[in-house]
Formats: sequence, structure tokens, C-alpha cells
Amino acid sequence: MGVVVITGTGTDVGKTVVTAALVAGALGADRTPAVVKPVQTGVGPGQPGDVDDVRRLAGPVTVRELARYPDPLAPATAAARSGLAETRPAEIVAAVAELARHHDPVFIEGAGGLLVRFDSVGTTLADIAVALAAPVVIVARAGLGTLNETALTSEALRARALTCLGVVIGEWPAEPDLAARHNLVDLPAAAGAPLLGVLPAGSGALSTSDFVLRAPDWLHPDLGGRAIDPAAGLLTTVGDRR
Ligand SMILES: Nc1ncnc2c1ncn2[C@@H]1O[C@H](COP(=O)(O)OP(=O)(O)OP(=O)(O)O)[C@@H](O)[C@H]1O
Ligand SMILES: C[C@H](N)[C@H](N)CCCCCC(=O)O
Ligand SMILES: [Mg+2]
Repeated sequence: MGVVVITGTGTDVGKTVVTAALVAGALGADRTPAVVKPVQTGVGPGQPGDVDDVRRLAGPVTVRELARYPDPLAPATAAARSGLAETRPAEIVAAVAELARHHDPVFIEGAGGLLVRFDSVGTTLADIAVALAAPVVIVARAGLGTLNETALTSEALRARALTCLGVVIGEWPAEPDLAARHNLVDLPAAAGAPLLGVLPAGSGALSTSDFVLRAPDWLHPDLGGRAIDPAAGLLTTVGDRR
């Protein structure tokens, strides 16, 4: 699998929970995953960041957080306000390359969506993916509005000749509305890539043992899971429109 970039259609879409599920799948398949969060914002010193959430859900796994800025903002802005040095892309690429010597896969979780700026030069997660020639997973919302957000993200990947492995829905509601149900069918078309996972709402609050046990059922084998069609059990509810 190598290095895989986990982006999202925005912030709070479930990238961290999805990353934890990917780690659980990889550990279950006797792989040696690691997770890099190049820049963590919105978290103060000593508070748990995204990589700590990954370990809380998926269990012990090698993680690296390269920089942290407390304001809940884009990394470039949060770095500028903090007065701390911003994080250079070469530093991120080098840290990932070093981890990839002993870990497979290495997941990189961005901050917010694909084109959020990491530094004052305008470096984005897309630039990091290009530098590492890494494929990308898009984490998307379930409901109304996700088709456009996902298509925009996918188009930005294509414009950079980046490979989109597929889309994962970060939080599938217990009672999906009409838009969410149809999005199971429409998201792959919007993305030009398959739907490779659906995480149920509440999965982020599971215990480690339950999360690890269940995670493979949310993901396609291409992402280390065992669900041939992650939407299969949910698709039966789409019938009421047609
Ligand atoms: N499947 C899920 N089950 C339960 N809670 C979820 C799920 N997906 C997301 N959440 C919750 O939604 C919020 C956002 O999730 P998450 O932190 O994974 O977003 P993110 O895309 O990683 O955001 P960021 O850009 O800050 O990294 C969190 O409060 C998380 O607990
Ligand atoms: C603070 C938040 N949870 C993320 N870490 C950063 C999200 C930046 C989003 C910027 C934007 O797209 O407007
Ligand atoms: Mg996150």
C-alpha cells in the first residue's frame, strides 16, 4: 500500500476516525502501519491531538505529529498567529519517507480539506501527495452537499495527476435521509472513484476492542477491510425514489 494520503472534503468530516479504521484494518492484516499528522491545529500543549485519537481507537501504532499550533485555524494561519516556525514541506516529506522505511502503510492525515495551506508559501496537502507520489483517499460527508464537495476535491486531484483510491463516508447516520441514501450511488460518480468505506455514526466513541473488531466491516479490501461492497447493506433503503 505504501504511503496513502487521507484528505477530506473539509474539516470535521471524519478523517481521523477513518484513519483509525484504516490502521485497524492494516494491523488486522499483520501490516505495520504508521500515521503522520503533519500539522495539528486547534489543540493546546498536552491535549490529545488526532494521532492520540487514532491510538485511542485503533490501539498502539506508531504516530508522528510534526507541529502543533493552538488556534483552530488552517495551519498557515495558526502558525503565523502563534509566532512559532511554520512547517516546511521538505520536513513533512522527509518524516514520511523515514517512517516508510519501516512501516507499511504510512497514512498522512491532512488538516481540513485538500487545498488548506500549510505555510505562507501556499503549500497544501496536495503538494505533499505529489512530492511523495502518494495516492489519496477522500473522506466525505454523507448528506446533502457532499456530491459537489467531493467532485471539487476529486477534480483538484486529477488536475495534479494524483490517484484517488476512493471515497469513504466518515459518518453514516443511524437514520439516513433521502439525500444520504442516494449519495451511496451518486458519490462514486461525483468522485470518479469507488466508494470504499462507510463508517457508522458513533464509531468514534467505540472502545478500542469494539472499534478494531468492527472496522474491517466498514472498509473495502483495497483499504484493508473485508467489505466487498461497503454500501451493500445500506442500499436497500434507496428504493423509495424510483
Ligand atoms: N464515524 C464517526 N463516529 C462518531 N463520531 C464521528 C465519526 N466521524 C466523525 N465523528 C466526530 O465528528 C467530529 C469530526 O471528526 P474527525 O475529528 O475525524 O474530523 P476530521 O475530518 O479529522 O477533522 P480535522 O480537519 O480537524 O482533522 C469529531 O467530533 C468526531 O468525534
Ligand atoms: C481546527 C480544525 N479542526 C482543523 N484542524 C483545521 C481546519 C482548517 C480549515 C480551513 C478552511 O478550509 O477554511
Ligand atoms: Mg482529524
